[in-house]
Order: sequence, then C-alpha cells, then structure tokens
Amino acid sequence: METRSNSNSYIGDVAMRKIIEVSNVSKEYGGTGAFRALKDVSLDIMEGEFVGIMGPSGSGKTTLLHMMSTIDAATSGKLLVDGHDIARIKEKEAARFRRDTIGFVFQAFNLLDNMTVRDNIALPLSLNNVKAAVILSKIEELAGILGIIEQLDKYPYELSGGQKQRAAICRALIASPKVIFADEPTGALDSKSSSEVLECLKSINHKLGTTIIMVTHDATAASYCDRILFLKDGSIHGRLDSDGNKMELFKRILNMLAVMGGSNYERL
Ligand SMILES: Nc1ncnc2c1ncn2[C@@H]1O[C@H](COP(=O)(O)OP(=O)(O)OP(=O)(O)O)[C@@H](O)[C@H]1O
Repeated sequence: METRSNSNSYIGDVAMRKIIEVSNVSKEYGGTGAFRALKDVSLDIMEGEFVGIMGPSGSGKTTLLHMMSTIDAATSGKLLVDGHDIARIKEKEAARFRRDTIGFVFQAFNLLDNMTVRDNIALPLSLNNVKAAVILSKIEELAGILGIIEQLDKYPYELSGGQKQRAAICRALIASPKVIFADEPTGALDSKSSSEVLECLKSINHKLGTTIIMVTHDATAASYCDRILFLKDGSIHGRLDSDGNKMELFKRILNMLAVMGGSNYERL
C-alpha cells in the first residue's frame, strides 16, 4: 500500500507490481450529495502484500473493501484491479474477471451446511467446469497448507469456528485468485482459533504470494499485516508499516488508535 505514484515501486532491484490502484475514490450513499462514506481516497496495494484496514465503526472500511473488490461501484474516482478498470469492462467479462482474480472471506464463513467441506471448497471450480481430478488435487494441496485434511469429508456443522474459517479460506483460494478480501475473518472466533486463522492467512500470503486485504477491528489480527491503513470519517487518517516485529506493531497500532480517538472501538 503506497501513496499515489505513476510507476511501479522497487525494493532493491525487484519491481513491485500494483495489484490495486485507488485514485480519488468517493462513495455517496442515498444519491449524490446524500452521505459521503468515502472521501477522495487514493492508495496503491502491491502484489503480495498483506494489508490491514482499521478504523472506528462507520469510518468506511467495508465500503472501501466493497469498492476495491468490485462488489459495489464508486460514485467518483478511478479504481484499477490487476490493471483493469472494472467500471469500463462489460458485465459478462467483469463476472469472469472477478471469479478469476478475487476471493472473499467473510466473518460468517458462508459455508453450505448440506455439503461436505470438500464439496464446499470445490464449488467455485465445479461451476467453472474444471476437471474433477484437478479440483481434488488442488483441494488436497490447500487443505494441507490450512491444516484441514481430516475435516474434508465432514459437514460444516461438525467443525469448530476456526476450522470453518480455514475451510472458507480454502474455498476462496481454490480458483487461485490474485487477491483475497477478508472482512473481519476472525470476528466470530476465540483468540486461539483467531491466531490459527491468521497464521494460515500469513502462510498462504508467503507460500502462494496471494495478496490479502483484511478489514479488522482487532489490533492483534492487524499485527499480522505488512501494512495497516487507518480510516476515519471516510478518509485515510494514517498508515503503519511492519518491520517484522509483531509485538512492536501491535503497540504502534494501539497508539495510533488512541491518537485517532477510539471512543467507538467496540473490541479493543
Ligand atoms: N448501503 C448503505 N446505504 C446507506 N449508508 C450506508 C450503506 N452502507 C454503509 N453506509 C454508511 O456508510 C458509513 C460507512 O459504513 P461502512 O460499513 O463502510 O463502515 P465500517 O467502517 O465498515 O463500519 P463497521 O466497523 O461498523 O462495520 C456508515 O455511516 C454507514 O452507515
């Protein structure tokens, strides 16, 4: 995540590719001029980053996630995802683009209770007419990384919350998306399950190079990120970069939230 520039960035000699480019994006709900949930937001997210979005309730976190994940359209401004201007591509192509490029993880898991975990994970690729053998081997590989091999033939209601979320992450990854958008992925989990899920997200970020963008209220969850973007009243209020020390970053997050005025922070 970076401030705007016209070219890709470099670390050493390695070019960092922008996967998301948000330029002066605003979002108004209830018709133009009614309520500005996002105000002229600009940011870049680089391929392979694990980025957190924090801010008080109502600050625009989910709205920004919906804009970047193309769930909803911005009122003004420009948004490029993997170099594509979603507002300019036809709806049919946009649906395929989303399917191939983006994966979602939600607080409520959204698994189907009448299908096994394996079938839940396979669903996005089954709908894409991918061969069964390819799907099954991909599921084994991902379930190995996420530690849910033994849960594959169970039904979601037989799993713990953490196992359900790890299954949901597998499903989000099955079509090999470049970006995973996670909206409060640990919001419904106890602290042990939260850590397991966050370790899994970190692991897929490292092993598969998947870019992860995560909205969270939880400073511990955010401390797993490479960078954190803080929203307040629909604008970017601050940014923190990790130097690799999770505990140090956690303290800096708490300081940032204190400076921002955390009166409507429910869970810190
Ligand atoms: N569909 C909508 N119609 C009207 N107003 C909306 C809509 N969605 C969100 N808002 C308003 O926009 C503002 C930002 O909402 P958003 O959900 O993005 O905040 P948030 O930071 O994700 O909050 P929370 O942490 O409580 O989930 C809020 O004031 C909210 O009431």
